[in-house]
Amino acid sequence: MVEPEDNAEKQHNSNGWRLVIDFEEGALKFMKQKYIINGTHQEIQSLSDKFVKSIGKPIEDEYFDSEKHIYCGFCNKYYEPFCREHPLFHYYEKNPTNEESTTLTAAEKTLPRVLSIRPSKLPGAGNGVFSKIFIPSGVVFGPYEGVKLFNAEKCAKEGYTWEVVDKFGSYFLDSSDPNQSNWLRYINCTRRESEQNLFAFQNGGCIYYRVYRPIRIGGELLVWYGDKFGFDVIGQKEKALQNVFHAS
Ligand SMILES: C[S@@+](CC[C@H](N)C(=O)[O-])C[C@H]1O[C@@H](n2cnc3c(N)ncnc32)[C@H](O)[C@@H]1O
Repeated sequence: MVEPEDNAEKQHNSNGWRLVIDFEEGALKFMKQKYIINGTHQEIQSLSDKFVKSIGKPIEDEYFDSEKHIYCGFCNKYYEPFCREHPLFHYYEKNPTNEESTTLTAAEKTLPRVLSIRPSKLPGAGNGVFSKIFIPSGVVFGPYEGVKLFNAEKCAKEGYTWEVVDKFGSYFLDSSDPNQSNWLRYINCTRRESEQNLFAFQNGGCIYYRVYRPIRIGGELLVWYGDKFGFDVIGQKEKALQNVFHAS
């Protein structure tokens, strides 16, 4: 994932690569500065040639390693470290709120300022997370935080736990407690493919959510929890089933 400013050119190169939002496609793109069209593309940051060239090595399915590779749902392929055609940008805010408020949970205090938590439109789903801005595909949120458990039966609440798989086996990240987790715990599950705009993936032992379909202003962020959770989700590819949300 591109980290904010990490790969910026030290010296400004006017012909160099840029990470841009392509508003026609609603997606992030790597683009040479000379092709940027005012009004269609919004520059996010400069990138070095070396960095752009190092992105997007295709990986055969049998060599997939979640420590080093990320699956691209558009190309249906694994890449090291991620797809060059569909780049990823890690969006986070260190301390989005300086609120002293004791009414906010620790998880709520981590919510980026461009998002809000309020009652979901999904029947019976409780709260959900909504966007105050347009978010293009390729933006990555996370990592998901929670209490690390080795026994799934110890998860305090149903539907708040991701299973992380590593070479030693697997463990669970339980975000039932809003004082031991972050804002991602408030994101609800899609019921139909057409509602899904986030896609969960594991990288370097962490769970992230990438924007898979652009999110309009006022849109609810919805992730697919995986078929273990029991929702009727259609159209998912086999490779997406690297992680599953744990139902109990
Ligand atoms: C990770 S939490 C999401 C945040 C939760 N809505 C809240 O207010 O804390 C998962 C829980 O939200 C509810 N939920 C998520 N998606 C749902 C859906 N599509 N329909 C009904 N309930 C849903 C279920 O109770 C589930 O256990």
